[in-house]
Amino acid sequence: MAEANTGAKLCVRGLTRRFGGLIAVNNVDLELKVGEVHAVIGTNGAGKSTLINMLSGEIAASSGTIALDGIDVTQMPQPRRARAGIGRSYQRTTIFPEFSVLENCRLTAQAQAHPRPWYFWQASRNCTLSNERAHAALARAGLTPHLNAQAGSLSHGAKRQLEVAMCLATGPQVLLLDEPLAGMGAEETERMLGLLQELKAGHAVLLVEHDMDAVFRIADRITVMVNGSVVASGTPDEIRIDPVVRTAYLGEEQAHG
Ligand SMILES: Nc1ncnc2c1ncn2[C@@H]1O[C@H](COP(=O)(O)OP(=O)(O)OP(=O)(O)O)[C@@H](O)[C@H]1O
Repeated sequence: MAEANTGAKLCVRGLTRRFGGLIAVNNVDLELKVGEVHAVIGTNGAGKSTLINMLSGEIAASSGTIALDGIDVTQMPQPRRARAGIGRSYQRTTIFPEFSVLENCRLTAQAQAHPRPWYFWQASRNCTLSNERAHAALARAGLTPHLNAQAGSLSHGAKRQLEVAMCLATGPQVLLLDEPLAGMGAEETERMLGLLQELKAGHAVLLVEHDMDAVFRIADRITVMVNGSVVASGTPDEIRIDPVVRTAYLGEEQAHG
């Protein structure tokens, strides 16, 4: 089913997920556009990860639609959705610590370029396309100096950069980033925010993040979730003064900041 063209890369309508009697995500509308970082914020258990998992295709929606470039992808399985251009990074670290930075990136690039399982028997270093994609993604993420380092030896911040690079190596148009700043120091946070700022030029970016200072600096649009529902959506300035958000989430101190 084709969706109305809203100019959005990803258009979400009435997305809902139930776990038994619990409605984890309730009737959410959302649009992601190339050139924008769209942050989704909310207290613990608000439904942010469930929302990302539905967008990436890792869990099924109970109802509602997800359209990529006007094409309904709601029923599309995760690997096909990734190949269609929806990439994601995870809250937990998903790198192979024993492998080099380049090898980690090559593997995700190869999974994208050659989705059939038997291609994994072919050494990814022999795959020209995977090599090119991995090198390009690592360059964008600022990790070229660490190509041959063992991934497990990287600093926490560099590991998160590698996860973004691994996502970029799949050639996504939509980037779903689940708490990319978690556990980062000030310098690492600045580096990641600089990267997101660059990436948004060519991608539609969804950012789930608890670091409110970073969110209000980087986001072009913020959607606020409480108990599975969207309570507000707007520019950072609109969200800062939204009375519902002030009481439900930010608290008076942050709202005045
Ligand atoms: N697989 C599951 N089975 C049952 N309930 C679940 C499942 N996954 C999530 N939930 C519930 O759905 C609600 C939303 O959880 P979710 O993890 O999406 O919230 P969140 O906003 O990402 O929280 P956090 O910021 O802590 O990561 C919570 O009440 C959670 O307990």
